[in-house]
Amino acid sequence: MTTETRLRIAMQKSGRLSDDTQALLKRCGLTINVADRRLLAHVANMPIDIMRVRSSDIPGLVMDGVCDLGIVGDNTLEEASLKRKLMGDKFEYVKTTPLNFGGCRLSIAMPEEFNYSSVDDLNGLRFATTYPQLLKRWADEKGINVEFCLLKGSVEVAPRVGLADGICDLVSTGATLEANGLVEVEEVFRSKASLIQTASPLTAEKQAILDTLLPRIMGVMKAKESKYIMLHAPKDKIAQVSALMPGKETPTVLPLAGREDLVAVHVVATETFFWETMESLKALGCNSILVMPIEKMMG
Ligand SMILES: Nc1ncnc2c1ncn2[C@@H]1O[C@H](COP(=O)(O)OP(=O)(O)OP(=O)(O)O)[C@@H](O)[C@H]1O
Ligand SMILES: O=P(O)(O)OC[C@H]1O[C@H](OP(=O)(O)OP(=O)(O)O)[C@H](O)[C@@H]1O
Ligand SMILES: [Mg+2]
Repeated sequence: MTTETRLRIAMQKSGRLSDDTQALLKRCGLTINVADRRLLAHVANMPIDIMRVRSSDIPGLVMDGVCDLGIVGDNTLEEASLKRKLMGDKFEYVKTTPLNFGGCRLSIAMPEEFNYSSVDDLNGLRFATTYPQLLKRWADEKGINVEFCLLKGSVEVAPRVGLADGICDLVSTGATLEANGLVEVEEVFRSKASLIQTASPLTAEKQAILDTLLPRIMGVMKAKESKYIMLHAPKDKIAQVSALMPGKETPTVLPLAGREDLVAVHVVATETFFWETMESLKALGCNSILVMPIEKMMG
């Protein structure tokens, strides 16, 4: 098979998204050997090639049609799209599906000693950032002027060394900000990873591969949030038990040998199953409550 008929997917080579991306593709049944130093890895069991690159290169590779698909953070994607539009380069893409990892926010943070009360306090200040386009768009929306200096990493150090008044960088736990004496004051952009597709139509062969891959991706994501619940419930409490299940599907109710008062209930809960729900089930008289992970789902 020539490379023309193989679907080419760009993913981050190493960093915050690479483990989750690799795990997703693996759970979709793709056999990839990324242990070696090859940057274009053939999937052994499907007509797919995986191109392992810097995440900042992924939007351009997809927008230029070098790769058919890419897995990248919305922050990187939107920044690249705005920049390419400005430069007159191709900036179109199709967001095939949002993914359930890589969640973070792009925020403005100021030194602890900065007396912040409103967005107007940021007018005319200089920010260190990797995302000048997203910062500028936000500042325009807020009606303020900001300056920026471009840093690709260790952005949090900039105010302390006099490079900038504040920063505009990614935050998830907030630990990096705290460690560097910074306080988050405004959220500029909320992000997670997405599967994106080139804007030009795929060949029939590539489309057929995507039509197989996409339901698998959806199935893996759905399975990750879903749990298979098994429990013993008082026969007269089935309706209450069923109502407690988060995102429940129709439960299966089975008789229990030698028990007239109890039944076994099996159900797929498609949302996060909390300890509190288990405690409520127990309070209804349920026992032997088992919550099990689901590996794959379809239909
Ligand atoms: N602290 C974080 N928590 C969660 N997700 C994050 C965090 N930092 C970054 N991300 C997400 O992961 C993506 C990749 O971040 P990472 O730091 O691994 O690479 P990078 O330095 O931004 O890019 P490159 O791969 O081009 O070197 C970011 O674009 C963002 O979407
Ligand atoms: O809120 P936190 O959980 O502390 O995460 C935020 C940090 O994570 C990212 O950097 P990363 O660790 O990816 O380093 P990098 O600058 O080398 O990309 C981001 O640029 C912040 O510095
Ligand atoms: Mg980073």
